[in-house]
Amino acid sequence: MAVKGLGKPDQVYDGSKIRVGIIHARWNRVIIDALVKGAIERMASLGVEEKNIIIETVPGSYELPWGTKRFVDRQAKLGKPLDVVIPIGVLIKGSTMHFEYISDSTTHALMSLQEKVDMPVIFGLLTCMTEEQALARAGIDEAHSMHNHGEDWGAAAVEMAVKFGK
Ligand SMILES: O=Nc1c(NC[C@H](O)[C@H](O)[C@H](O)CO)[nH]c(=O)[nH]c1=O
Repeated sequence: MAVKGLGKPDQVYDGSKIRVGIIHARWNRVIIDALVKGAIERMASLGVEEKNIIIETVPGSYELPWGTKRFVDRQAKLGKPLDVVIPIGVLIKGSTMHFEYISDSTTHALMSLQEKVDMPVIFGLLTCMTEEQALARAGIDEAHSMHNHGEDWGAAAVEMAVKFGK
């Protein structure tokens, strides 16, 4: 019996009226693109319209918190406020402590960002010890050993925006 992983949603949420921002880092781009694609496809399957998915990018995961804050503010200033935002980054452990410091600081910053932007900020940061782990969680490893985590993030975004929207 599978124990780990996301349980089934308590209902199917209608995403047809929400606006979603995806802001992604450009490090580890092949993995990023697969995660973004998975999130978009899952949201489309839940009724989110293509015109209501706005995409922005930042250089790396460390820039996600500040970039997300500015992205949300700017969409509001344009008169097209977002209902939820999905920052996406892929951190892969290297030979230094860089990975640990960025993973920890960015995670805390994204968590506390929710109160500042007053909307759900979905946690789309993959923190992997190896490239293989990251490929698997984006659903693009050779063995296709795991599903694409981007799909879970898309589903979480729709549920949080619909269930807890303003
Ligand atoms: O180092 N590895 C990574 C990384 N470093 C860059 C960092 O996020 C930032 O852009 C620069 O330090 C400039 O501020 N950014 C990632 O998204 N993934 C990594 O695996």
